[in-house]
Amino acid sequence: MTPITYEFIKTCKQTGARLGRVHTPHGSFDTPTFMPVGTLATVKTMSPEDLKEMNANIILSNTYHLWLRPGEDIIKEAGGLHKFMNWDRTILTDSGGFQVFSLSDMREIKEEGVHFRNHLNGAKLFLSPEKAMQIQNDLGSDIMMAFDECPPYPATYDYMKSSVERTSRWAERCLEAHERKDIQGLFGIIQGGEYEALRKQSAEDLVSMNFPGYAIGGLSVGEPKDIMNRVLEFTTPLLPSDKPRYLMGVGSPDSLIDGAIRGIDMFDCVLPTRIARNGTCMTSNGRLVVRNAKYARDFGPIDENCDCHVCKNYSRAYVRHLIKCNETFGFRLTTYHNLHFLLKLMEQVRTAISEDRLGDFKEAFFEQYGLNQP
Ligand SMILES: Nc1nc2cc3nc(NCCc4ccc(C(=O)O)cc4)[nH]c3cc2c(=O)[nH]1
Ligand SMILES: [Zn+2]
Repeated sequence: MTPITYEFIKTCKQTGARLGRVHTPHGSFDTPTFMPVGTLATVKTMSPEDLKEMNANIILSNTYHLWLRPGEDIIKEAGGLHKFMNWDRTILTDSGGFQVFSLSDMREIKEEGVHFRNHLNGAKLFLSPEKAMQIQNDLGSDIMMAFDECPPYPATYDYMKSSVERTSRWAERCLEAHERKDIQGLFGIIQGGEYEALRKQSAEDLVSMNFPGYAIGGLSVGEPKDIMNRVLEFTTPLLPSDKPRYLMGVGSPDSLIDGAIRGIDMFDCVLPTRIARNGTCMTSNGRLVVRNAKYARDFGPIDENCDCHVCKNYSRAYVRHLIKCNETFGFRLTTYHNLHFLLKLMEQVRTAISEDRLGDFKEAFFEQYGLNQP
């Protein structure tokens, strides 16, 4: 019995986006959905209570980071990541593939795995499909990601082809090493860059391995938005319609809407939480850099169309003051609002799908957010 099941509900007649529900050992969540990122076993400055209050039902954490600090052995001893961080809803862990390539230098990719340096102290490390699976198994995440290579953008066709073939072999090895198929789901990650033939090859390889869900990797790595959209248009149809589809590393409002329209069910990104910590907020009228001097005497809410407790109880002037003084509470306020904004956006996307009007919603949202229609 697979621990992760996808319940298809309906397709938006206007766009082809789909409404669904994913069932996991730690609860279910409606899709399309956004996953707040909790890299080091915390969504920075948010408590589990904050996350529940804003209706977050799944969060992401990172194999690579938790392996380095505190070590998966300590988390295993604590009873697993859910217990360790007091989060009893769903957890997805990324496999380390991307983190190794984005954080570490001196990496050497071999068939057996990747040799690289610890980005904290320079010590030599080795990560393989088997090691990535052992770490995730010890963390006890509900959804584990296969260990893959996320090639840089741009990459040559030849490089990408050999990378895709190795990532498929690594996916096979992850399945072999998967000890708890009864309680932990494992998603395959489709690579292939901007090349349709390679995305097809990667999808065929991984779909034949019968994973309970699939991620589209290798995107949101600096490619133009139209390339991402094109890759989605020819990749999502290659994936089974009865399993979740997860677009990795995507988190701007426009990309979430455009991804949902192209059949994506799950998204994650550090963007909302990272920009919050440098005083930038997402609002219905576009981005607002609340630390700017022009808000020093602005006693209105961050977003007058937002119903979150931050917008109900605190002013731009107060939030700006806290951010300027580097006060932790300021980062809590901007982070809470940004996550609430994206979770609310996904709720509006789901409602628009159920009412067959996601195209209209996109137009109105882009207009108000200040995104010129492509
Ligand atoms: N295993 C695996 N994981 C991935 C994570 C990713 N994350 C991204 N993009 C994140 C882009 C990103 C990075 C930082 C900020 C910020 O600091 O705001 C925003 C966006 N692309 C990604 C691709 C992969 C992938 O193929 N394989
Ligand atoms: Zn708000």
